[in-house]
Amino acid sequence: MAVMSTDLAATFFGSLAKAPYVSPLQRSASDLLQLSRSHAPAYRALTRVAVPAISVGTLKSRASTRRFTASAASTTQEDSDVMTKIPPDDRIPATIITGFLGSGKTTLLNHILTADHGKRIAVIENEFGEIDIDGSLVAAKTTGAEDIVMLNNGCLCCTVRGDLVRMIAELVAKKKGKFDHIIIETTGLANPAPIIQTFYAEDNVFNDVKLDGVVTLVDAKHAHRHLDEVKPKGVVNEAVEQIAYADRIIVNKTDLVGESEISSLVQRIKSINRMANLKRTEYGRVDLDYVLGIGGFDLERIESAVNEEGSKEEHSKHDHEHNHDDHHHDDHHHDHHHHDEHDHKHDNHAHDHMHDPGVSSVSIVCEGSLDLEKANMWLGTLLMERSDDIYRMKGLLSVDGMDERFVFQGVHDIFQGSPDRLWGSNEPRINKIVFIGKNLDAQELEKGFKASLL
Ligand SMILES: Nc1nc2c(ncn2[C@@H]2O[C@H](COP(=O)(O)OP(=O)(O)OP(=O)(O)O)[C@@H](O)[C@H]2O)c(=O)[nH]1
Repeated sequence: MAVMSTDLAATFFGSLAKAPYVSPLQRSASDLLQLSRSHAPAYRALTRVAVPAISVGTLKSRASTRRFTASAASTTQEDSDVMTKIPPDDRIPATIITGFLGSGKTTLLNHILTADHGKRIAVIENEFGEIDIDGSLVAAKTTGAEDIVMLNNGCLCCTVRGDLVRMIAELVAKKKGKFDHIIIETTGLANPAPIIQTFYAEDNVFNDVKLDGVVTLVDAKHAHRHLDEVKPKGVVNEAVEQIAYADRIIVNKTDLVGESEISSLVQRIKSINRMANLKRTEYGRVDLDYVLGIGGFDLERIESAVNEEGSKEEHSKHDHEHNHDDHHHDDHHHDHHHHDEHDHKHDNHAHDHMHDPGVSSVSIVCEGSLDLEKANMWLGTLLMERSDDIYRMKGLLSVDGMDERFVFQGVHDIFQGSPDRLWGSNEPRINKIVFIGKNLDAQELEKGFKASLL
């Protein structure tokens, strides 16, 4: 059993020397890693992110890497004991708050900081081209228990990633034990990906802090306009990206628009990201447990995200009528894929398959067991060829010969996988995968998956 799971993880990671079987995929994956090393720094993240996952021996003693030991363990008895449980993670959780300009990020932050939750929160603020305005706003409303750290030298997503790393490292070094949670408020123009990657790529951060989740604010009044904005080829639309990476979406400022406008926006958001939970708010007023303690990157919480219900909107205010078509009521026990199409239909490809050039979600739900080698090949190749386009993915797999479910999550080329609990004796072995990304071809993904089934 352990060998199976090791193989599955190892192949994805490419270069795990201890893997008992080297598939062509492994060779090509390690080639890629070597290639990337010689092309530093542009591809540095690729090699760096692989490190925690595969450094079984060297990093073992450090608490924060134990979970990764589980995911890529060697075949020794000692490690295989660890394999079936994902050990507790006592690193400090960090939440990223993102959202377009003026969507209500600071308002939400104030709500969090002034709420009665007993948590001590350190805040890292990043305002592009502004001096401390948000910082003083926040500071004025806090009870004094929190740390406010400002990061004003530019855009968090690109120029000051190093500063973010230093800042987190400093916070941890100086104040460890004095706070329970870190919140990072990004600028309205930030692409969350590099910020997310920071948590995996930088040992200074990774060892002490774990990413808890990405919360994205969406301005109910202006979001359509931002989402519609056509960018030059190759340039990302930040509003779309921010939604795509989210674990929690807050459609804010609902007091400013009517129900039908909100409903169509919600549909549009779900078509981009069907993994995130969604809530409508005024002035960012949400329950704190909706935004803190999310576990959006935790392997043990994969199930709720990949279940069809994962994208369910939480109706806190009222049970408004559902006039939108909810595709997610398909019978789960039948094979199907689901492609949430972005509502613009400028499909350049004339053929009939569902190929969305924008950012969308594709889910595969399919009963059966995967052939390990074929599954490795399929997912490994997909990651190598398409990791730029695959923003996030989560999955729960049934692998032939493995008594445990195999759970995984990924952000571009970061991949974490681990066996989790045993399949129940009468439990149907249903595979569930959700991809969020650009240019996803639902039929092709499903075809690749199905070809890996026994
Ligand atoms: N009507 C209404 N106004 C809101 C709501 N939430 C926030 N606002 C107001 O919208 C404005 C922008 O809110 P902020 O919280 O500063 O938004 P932000 O995302 O931090 O803005 P940037 O830092 O510029 O990106 C403020 O004047 C808020 O008081 C809401 O639900 N309804």
